[in-house]
Amino acid sequence: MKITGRTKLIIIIFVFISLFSTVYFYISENSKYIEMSYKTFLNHVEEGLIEEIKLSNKSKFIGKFKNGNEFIIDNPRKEGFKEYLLLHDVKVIEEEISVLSQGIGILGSILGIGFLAYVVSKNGSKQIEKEMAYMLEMNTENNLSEIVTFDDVAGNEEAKESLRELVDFIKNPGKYTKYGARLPRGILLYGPPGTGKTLLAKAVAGEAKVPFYAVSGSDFIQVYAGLGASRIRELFKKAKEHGKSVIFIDEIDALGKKRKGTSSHGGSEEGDRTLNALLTEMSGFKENEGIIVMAATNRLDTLDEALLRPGRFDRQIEVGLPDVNARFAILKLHSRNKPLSKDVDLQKVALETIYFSGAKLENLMNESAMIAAKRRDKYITKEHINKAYYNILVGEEKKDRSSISLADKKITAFHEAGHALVAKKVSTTNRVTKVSIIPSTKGMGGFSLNLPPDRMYRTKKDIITNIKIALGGRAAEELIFGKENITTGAASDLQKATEMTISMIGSYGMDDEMGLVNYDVVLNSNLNMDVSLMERTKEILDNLYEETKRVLEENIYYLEKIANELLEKESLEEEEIEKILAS
Ligand SMILES: Nc1ncnc2c1ncn2[C@@H]1O[C@H](COP(=O)(O)OP(=O)(O)OP(=O)(O)O)[C@@H](O)[C@H]1O
Ligand SMILES: [Zn+2]
Repeated sequence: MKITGRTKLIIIIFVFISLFSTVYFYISENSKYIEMSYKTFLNHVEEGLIEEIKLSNKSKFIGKFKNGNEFIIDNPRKEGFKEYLLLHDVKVIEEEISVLSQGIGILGSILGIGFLAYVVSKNGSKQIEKEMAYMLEMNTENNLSEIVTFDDVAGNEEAKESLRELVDFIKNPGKYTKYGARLPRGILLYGPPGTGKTLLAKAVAGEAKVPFYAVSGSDFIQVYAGLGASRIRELFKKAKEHGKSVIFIDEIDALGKKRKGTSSHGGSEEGDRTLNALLTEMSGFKENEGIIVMAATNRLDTLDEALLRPGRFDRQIEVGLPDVNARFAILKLHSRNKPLSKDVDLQKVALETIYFSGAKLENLMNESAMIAAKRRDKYITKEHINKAYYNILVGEEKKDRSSISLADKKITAFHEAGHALVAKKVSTTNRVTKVSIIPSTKGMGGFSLNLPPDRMYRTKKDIITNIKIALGGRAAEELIFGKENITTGAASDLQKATEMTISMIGSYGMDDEMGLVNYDVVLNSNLNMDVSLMERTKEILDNLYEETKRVLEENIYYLEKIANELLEKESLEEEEIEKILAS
């Protein structure tokens, strides 16, 4: 149970009051009396010194000497005690007041605790009420006045394309179910922060003209036990009552962290419970209901696999950082309502904002507007934008990639151009669908996407081709910048190349020298392993690296052309690459 600061204070006060009342009555009763042992008391009774006794059922009771002094003794709780006193001429008063005074202490405690319980429960239900109210509020995001459409999202063309299909699913589920097509249930958007994932989800709802219900995974971490799960159920209930809708769960990684080892580790228990409720609800609605669950995360790799299984978030869409064209589009979009001076060249701003996310570009334009407003200038000028740009970069940690140096950019461009060119030159069936120097979410640096032809078996030649493609990045670096200036950027390429080489000769029996021996078996059977596998791997890799370098040398014109165009445009599509190669 969550206890607020105010409640804590009230608890302390009441514990104090009830303790105090008990202690007070105890002390005030006892301090003014003469303490006396029972035996002495009996002597005094025999001697006729005692005037009266106030009998009670307390552990101690009090009496009065004939001289007026009062005393206190232990209650012997003996049958016939009263008669004994009466026989010795002692006045006996059955004390009601004493019971009462003792009772007050207890009563105080009871009242205190009772009141306290009341306050806590009242407060608790207030908290629950608040959270329930929050849940209801989620609807209000679906305000008609702020309907988002795909026009409000610039760039992200691939993501928008696959989401357009989804909009059609929501609008006409019948069209698809008629053919027995299964509607997607969960769509996961992943990518760096601020790239427009939330915006895209809202746009899906806006385009399909259905309500948008949004929650964030992090909201569920600190709630009353069980409330997270009931909130999820409530959310789905509401969506179902409405019919078609988009449910959006931001930061889903907060709920569905990969569990390490046993199930109780990793992620909170409450997170687990909430996640289970979510999965249950997701499998609970019918496919043609037109309810789509969308979720977003910055970290696909930390997600619990249970979330990615078929029937759950089985559609994953990458939402990456914008390239220069997308940045230009985003900048244009966010200066729609702003008075820009004629000296502002947004194309140039786009060129200078490599590694900026959409949110950061929006921030840049907003900051520029603020500066202009503060100075009461008529227009937002180049100078304002420069100042804002500087403010944003300074306000960020140095490691942020937006301040990456031109030298790094150049290295990345040649490295990626190397991969792409080798892919195209060593095999005619390879396609390179995209090269980019914008980091993908999966790795640092840029990336080069090559599609090997789809076949069930891989030949030795295929494997050698892939090894050469992997080595192409490092080979280009060496060729252009010299042996001394090769970088750490090739680490994962080398890992891949080594793995492929070892399996080629050690598992697939594709090397004459190593023969058909499977070295996994040799390793497992404790036979003495010689170093020949290692030596042969090195020999093959070295040879393939030399061959790769030769390919690049022969095509250095294209290497430079691709790299330079990458530096300018940051990413190249398949047609653009083909065009360069045809020149
Ligand atoms: N592609 C884009 N086009 C236009 N505006 C964008 C784009 N990407 C981001 N923005 C701007 O950045 C803001 C924040 O984007 P959004 O919240 O959708 O990012 P996100 O990917 O969900 O981020 P996070 O991972 O931090 O939740 C948007 O409201 C919008 O103003
Ligand atoms: Zn590489």
